[in-house]
Amino acid sequence: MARSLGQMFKGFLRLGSGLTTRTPCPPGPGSTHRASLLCTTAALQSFLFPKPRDLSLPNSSWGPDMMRLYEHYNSLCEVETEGEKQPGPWRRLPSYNRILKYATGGVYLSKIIQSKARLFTRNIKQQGAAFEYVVFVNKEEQKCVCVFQAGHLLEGPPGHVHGGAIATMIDSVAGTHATYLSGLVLTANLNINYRSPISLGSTVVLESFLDKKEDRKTFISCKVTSADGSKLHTEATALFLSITVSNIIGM
Ligand SMILES: CCCCCCCC(=O)SCCNC(=O)CCNC(=O)[C@H](O)C(C)(C)COP(=O)(O)OP(=O)(O)OC[C@H]1O[C@@H](n2cnc3c(N)ncnc32)[C@H](O)[C@@H]1OP(=O)(O)O
Repeated sequence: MARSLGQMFKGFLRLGSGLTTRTPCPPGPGSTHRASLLCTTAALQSFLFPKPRDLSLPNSSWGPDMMRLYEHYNSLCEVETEGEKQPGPWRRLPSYNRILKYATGGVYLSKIIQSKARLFTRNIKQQGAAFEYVVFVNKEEQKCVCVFQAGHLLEGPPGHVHGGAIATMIDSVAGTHATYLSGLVLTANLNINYRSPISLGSTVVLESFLDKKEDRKTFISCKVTSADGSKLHTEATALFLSITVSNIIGM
């Protein structure tokens, strides 16, 4: 690991020297050597660590149900009291196509683990083709809500969403919820009852509830309903076990 870190550091220096000569940095009036050095460093940083795209924000593929529900929960993330904006009961969780890459200090760790690794639910670039979703969490109610629009690449039975894709979303939402409540966890058990099929292209709502916590165990239940809440599509229960970082790296 130390050797790989050393190699990465050398690569970083090589890239840095290349950028110093190539990055345009307009010298303003009274610019100093220090200012231009700062400018180069900033350019270098944004080149090496580009701002990740938050994939939980709306894009042009989102349909009216997806937008309506997003706007509803998003409006509950901030409340106005006496003319001042305060955090509301809900919080939107940003989402990226890699977990470790954007975690603080996780850049090197992620490269060491696997540079080509991408989060399963976020690895199809074409907007609207697969998993379009946003997760909100309510700390007080210990509840999570996910608004999910299922794209055409998730087909199982003709015109309907694949059961594995539904399971993926349940595992992701319940897993995100368990992580939010208990830190690093792995799914130990997931039980799913499929009650009614989900049409491809439709928007559904996943609600995740904390059932109980016992030592390392976090028990979550989850249901999937239609956008207006009138139809139950899927129900699930899950057990997550708390683990340590070494559990993952030593896997
Ligand atoms: C943003 C993205 C979020 C994504 C979330 C997605 C989450 C995932 O998909 S994780 C990937 C799928 N899961 C896995 O690969 C996990 C594979 N399994 C494992 O690594 C291990 O079995 C693991 C870590 C779950 C448990 O192992 P370990 O830490 O040794 O626990 P172990 O000692 O066997 O059991 C601890 C307790 O849990 C119970 N337990 C363990 N597994 C189960 C199970 N499947 N069902 C019921 N109880 C269980 C045991 O009975 C024991 O109970 P008690 O303490 O009362 O005796």
